[in-house]
Amino acid sequence: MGNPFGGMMDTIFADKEVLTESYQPETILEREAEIEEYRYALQDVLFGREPENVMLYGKAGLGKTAVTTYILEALQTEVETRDEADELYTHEINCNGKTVFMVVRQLVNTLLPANASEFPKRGLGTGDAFTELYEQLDRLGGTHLMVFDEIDHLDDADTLLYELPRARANGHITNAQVGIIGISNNYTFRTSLSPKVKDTLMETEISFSPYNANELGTILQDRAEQAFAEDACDQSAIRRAAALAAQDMGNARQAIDLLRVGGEVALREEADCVTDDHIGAARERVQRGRLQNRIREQTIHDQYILETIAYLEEGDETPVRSKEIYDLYQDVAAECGDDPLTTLKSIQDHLSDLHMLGFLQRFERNEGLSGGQYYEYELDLNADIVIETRKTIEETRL
Ligand SMILES: Nc1ncnc2c1ncn2[C@@H]1O[C@H](COP(=O)(O)OP(=O)(O)OP(=O)(O)O)[C@@H](O)[C@H]1O
Repeated sequence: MGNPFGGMMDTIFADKEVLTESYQPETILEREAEIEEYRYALQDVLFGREPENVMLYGKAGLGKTAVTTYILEALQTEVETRDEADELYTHEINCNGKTVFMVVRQLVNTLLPANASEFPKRGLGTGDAFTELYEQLDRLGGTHLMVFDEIDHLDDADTLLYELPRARANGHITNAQVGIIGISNNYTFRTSLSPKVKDTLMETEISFSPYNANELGTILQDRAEQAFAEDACDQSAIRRAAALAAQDMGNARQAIDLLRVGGEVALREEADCVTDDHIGAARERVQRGRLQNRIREQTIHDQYILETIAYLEEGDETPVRSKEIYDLYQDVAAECGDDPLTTLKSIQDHLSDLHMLGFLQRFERNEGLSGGQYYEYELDLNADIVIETRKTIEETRL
């Protein structure tokens, strides 16, 4: 047999990396108003003054990170041309799963001289970490913009947001300036802060709203021109990807993913160019992938229950009562070599959880005095996907 890769050609993509998450676009489109507010908030850096603090709000994929990277790079370029501006340092930290101590320690470690040993993980407290941070900031001087992504996930954002912005006013640092940029998916983050932080932070708030289909179309057009070979992507494919993502959450990441996966489908089919049908197929693949991940995240007994209802659905036996689900579930679990849960009540609890999580639809039946009240269930997702996912999970289980 010849080399399986021999003769493979890519006539669709010219530069596929442009459609990946790690790619930073040279131009940010459709965010002029947000960039303008950002520019205004940070302009003091150019004149050697402390900038305003900034809080960015918006759901996933709306350009908060892309706009921040773009604006900080532009600011750095401009600072380098101006004598009156201090040296600019930018620090980016994701706060998810971190304590204030961990965040401050991470900042300290990025500021320490190359030959110094790291700030200890244990033995010292948050106050010590702040003291070291102030010392390092003063040693270096300049302006430090600190970007805290997912700041709403920080266990004690109050302490961080009370301490840092006031460090200079409180005399902890004299030689450096600090600006805070917080990024949050949660619009109510501000209301969770203590009144004293709210009063002192004095931040500029920039909120990112979902993109509409036209805006996503402009973003995708720009990417498609760079990513695809000449004439390898139909205009209708771009419009379809933009429309589908706009209908969903207005998320640019999702729109770009659809275009990339659409390109992959076209390549696999050895088509000349990406069409709107390829985008439709891409959406199904992306949705399938997402659903499969959600199924995998459930406990094994929840998965058996879903699999059981999928079989019942295939035999046109749904909606179905918990008792019937329980009977077949026992076979499904045993078939997979597991001891089934032994009471109907425990199955009913699982059914109720799966309904709450959106996997199942539930119908209340009332048969008056004689039959009483009970529930019937059916899948709220595609039975094929459940069976297919379960099959792959079982195949890879030890
Ligand atoms: N206005 C835009 N112009 C060009 N590309 C954009 C724009 N907005 C978003 N993107 C692209 O969409 C993807 C998602 O954007 P980004 O990571 O900035 O979203 P985010 O709001 O920070 O989301 P998350 O909260 O999930 O991190 C990135 O690949 C980014 O380059």
